[in-house]
Amino acid sequence: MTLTLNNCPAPAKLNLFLHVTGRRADGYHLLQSVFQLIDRGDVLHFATRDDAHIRRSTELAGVPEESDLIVRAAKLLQTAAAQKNPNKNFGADIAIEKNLPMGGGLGGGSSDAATTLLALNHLWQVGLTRAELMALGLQLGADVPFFIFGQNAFAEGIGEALVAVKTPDRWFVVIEPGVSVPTQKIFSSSELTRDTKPVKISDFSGAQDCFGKNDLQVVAEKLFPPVAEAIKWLRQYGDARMTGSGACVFCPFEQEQQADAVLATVPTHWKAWKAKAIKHHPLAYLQQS
Ligand SMILES: C[C@@](CO)(OP(=O)(O)O)[C@H](O)COP(=O)(O)OP(=O)(O)OC[C@H]1O[C@@H](n2ccc(N)nc2=O)[C@H](O)[C@@H]1O
Ligand SMILES: Nc1ncnc2c1ncn2[C@@H]1O[C@H](COP(=O)(O)OP(=O)(O)O)[C@@H](O)[C@H]1O
Repeated sequence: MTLTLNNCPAPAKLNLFLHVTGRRADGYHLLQSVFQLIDRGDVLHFATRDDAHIRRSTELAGVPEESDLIVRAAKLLQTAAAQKNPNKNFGADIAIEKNLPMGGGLGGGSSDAATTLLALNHLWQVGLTRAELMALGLQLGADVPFFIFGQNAFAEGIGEALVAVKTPDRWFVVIEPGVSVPTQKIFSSSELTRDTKPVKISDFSGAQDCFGKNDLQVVAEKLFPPVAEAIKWLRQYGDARMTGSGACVFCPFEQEQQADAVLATVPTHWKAWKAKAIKHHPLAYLQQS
């Protein structure tokens, strides 16, 4: 019997600040960041199959099926499901409406992977706990556990050590500068500073501005001039900065009307939109523990 779960949101994140505090022996960087969920993202549709095939039913330009994080997430969970229940075939057809830019620092691919793990854990009745899904997600990328965690979070480690944090209700204007930034290119730069002094979560709590800075921004601005241009333009209106490793830049506003007013003046060569801060992942209800 085919079971379906349609219109599953994969929300984007903004890194309100992102400090690089060190580097691990394996080359991965130690970070401190606050991850903020927003009400804009991709949308995924799932239908189970009983022949053990995982199929992507929509194309994703430039991303072959075998490297698509959605397909990779489904296959990872399929292995775990088969170990728990060897007599059953776990398959799925997955379609995506891609709204988030790739290489945008909005965590689109990671959020797609997290939504896939949450939805298929439910549809296939695998019964993995939230912690188990987060551990699987970490195999796909440092950002994936956050989206499974399901709440805004202060992140440490390589981004996987998470503590829930309260963030203000507000609106963001986000500009897509029209370039795709490969995360690895920013982290491997010799110009990246890796020694920002660690902060405590209590330093952030209650801060109305975005707090701190994004250490990856200096490098991205040098390598990708459109990122610098977008930040310079948006800074006229507030504490604008880059999210993640870029390319997108954002500025917070207390009122929706303020965001609308700024949006109306964004130069037409950039794609720009507004988004609202949300407190929980929209699929958090699927995961009890
Ligand atoms: C920078 C951040 C901030 O949220 O987001 P994005 O800009 O990608 O959205 C994340 O740390 C990115 O997470 P994610 O995109 O999942 O990264 P991964 O696939 O695990 O790693 C991509 C590459 O980035 C580098 N990397 C990533 C995370 C980290 N803490 N240290 C690193 O050095 C590694 O070189 C790795 O090869
Ligand atoms: N489902 C997916 N959606 C987006 N990107 C994907 C996906 N699967 C694999 N990728 C690869 O991951 C890279 C990073 O994508 P994305 O997560 O959107 O950006 P960022 O890490 O900057 O937030 C893309 O450039 C693409 O090559």
